[in-house]
Amino acid sequence: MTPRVLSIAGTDPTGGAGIQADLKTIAAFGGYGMAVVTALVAQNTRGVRSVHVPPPAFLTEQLDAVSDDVTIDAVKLGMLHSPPLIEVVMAWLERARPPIVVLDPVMVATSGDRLLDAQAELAIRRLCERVDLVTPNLPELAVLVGGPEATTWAGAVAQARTLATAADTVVLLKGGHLEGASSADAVVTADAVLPVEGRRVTTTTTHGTGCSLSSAMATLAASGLSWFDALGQAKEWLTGAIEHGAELEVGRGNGPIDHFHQLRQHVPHLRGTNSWTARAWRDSEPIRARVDACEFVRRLGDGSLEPDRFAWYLGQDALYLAEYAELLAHAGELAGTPEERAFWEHGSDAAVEEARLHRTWVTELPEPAPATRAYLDHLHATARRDGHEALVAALLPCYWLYADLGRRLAAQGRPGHPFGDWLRTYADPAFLEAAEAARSIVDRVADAAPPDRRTTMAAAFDASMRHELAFFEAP
Ligand SMILES: Nc1ncnc2c1ncn2[C@@H]1O[C@H](COP(=O)(O)OP(=O)(O)O)[C@@H](O)[C@H]1O
Ligand SMILES: Cc1ncc(COP(=O)(O)OP(=O)(O)O)c(N)n1
Repeated sequence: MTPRVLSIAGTDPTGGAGIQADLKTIAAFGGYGMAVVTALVAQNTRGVRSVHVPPPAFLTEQLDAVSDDVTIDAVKLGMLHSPPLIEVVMAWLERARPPIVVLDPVMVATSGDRLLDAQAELAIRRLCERVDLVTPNLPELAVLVGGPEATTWAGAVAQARTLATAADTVVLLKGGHLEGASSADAVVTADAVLPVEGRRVTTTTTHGTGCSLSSAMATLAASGLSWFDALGQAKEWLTGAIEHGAELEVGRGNGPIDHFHQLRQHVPHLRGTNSWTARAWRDSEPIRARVDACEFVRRLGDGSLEPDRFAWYLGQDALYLAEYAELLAHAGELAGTPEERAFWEHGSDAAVEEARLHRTWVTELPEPAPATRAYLDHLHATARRDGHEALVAALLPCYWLYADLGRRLAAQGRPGHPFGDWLRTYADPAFLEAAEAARSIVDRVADAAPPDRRTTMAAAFDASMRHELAFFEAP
């Protein structure tokens, strides 16, 4: 069943926090999102400008309009602004009795702007007693237990236990405001603490993390998960969403997270625009410009290249492809899935065949030129030293650069072009498809890799690009 989840919260017209973030999160977890607006907030990634609060009676009307018609599987409460609105929500909870209620006791935005009247804090404490899960950040937790803001994990856990006991509820303790390499959270009850580890991302795109986490918890709980299992899933997703936030390029302050970072890879017209490989490709632009400009490539394209230079190149390429095929087979051995293994194995067979064809065009195989040897040594060293992720990143430029060049140079392939056959091989739809599939694999590998591994992948990709350039400059 699709969980029907209602967010009762304020707005963020830039889409990063509040109701907009809640609806995106609910959708990202496969739920059906609904929204009742408590307050209209003129805010952006830099801060809050003003707040407009419709009359409490209108909040009642919105709430009843939903519950009179729709079965609600879970409710997430966000910005409730002031005592009159909190009273309306409490009365409605009594009437509608939704099975799961998660309260994000929103008080102050990251920008420092107040989103809750100071006199509403008592009402929020009372509300904590009526909900199934409370998700305060550390400043909010301190207000709820009437203590100083915790600066250590142990201090935060103690406060979360105090709140869980006093309100007889479950507390999701969020460690985002602590310092250190990890950003752990925990499910805390009066007598248990269940931590969930998470790595801290160095970024400023954290706007709306609290809103999103609480909506994810509501949706996952409505799907039947325990609080602990829900937190494990929500945190993994949230960390990825934080990591991909900067790619959205939204706003000049604390930008939003990317709620749909997992989905984006499957949207055909968007596929890859924000992916790891797309960034690596963009970063390699200066090298690719030099490949395009190099004499060998230009004259290969316009057909004016001397035949003996082309033959020399083919001989080197035959040497390269023979060992490249071995490295593709090795990537197959390291592959994480049967599909990936099959892809690299097929690529290896194709490279063996390509090397054989090249050899038929040259009278005898030459010694490897320094550029050929250096490129192959780099690939072997990457395989030996840096493992699967870096190896597939290092293997990708050969696919991608040739597909790109083949497609563009083949456009110049008039009838009788002396290198027309060669150009058409790399513009062949099957080769372009293989290059696209290699990209998708590398993106999947990069998405699953921790940040330090991705850095190693980027270095491996960049080095291969430079070796490709040297290879084209050698003849
Ligand atoms: N830089 C970060 N890297 C990874 N996770 C983070 C980071 N900042 C916050 N989080 C996570 O985002 C969620 C919200 O955390 P927090 O910042 O404490 O709350 P709020 O957004 O309500 O102020 C928590 O799961 C926290 O661990
Ligand atoms: C309307 C609205 N609700 C809540 C917040 C605070 O969101 P949060 O997830 O805590 O993220 P930050 O804004 O603190 O980064 C908000 N800004 N607006």
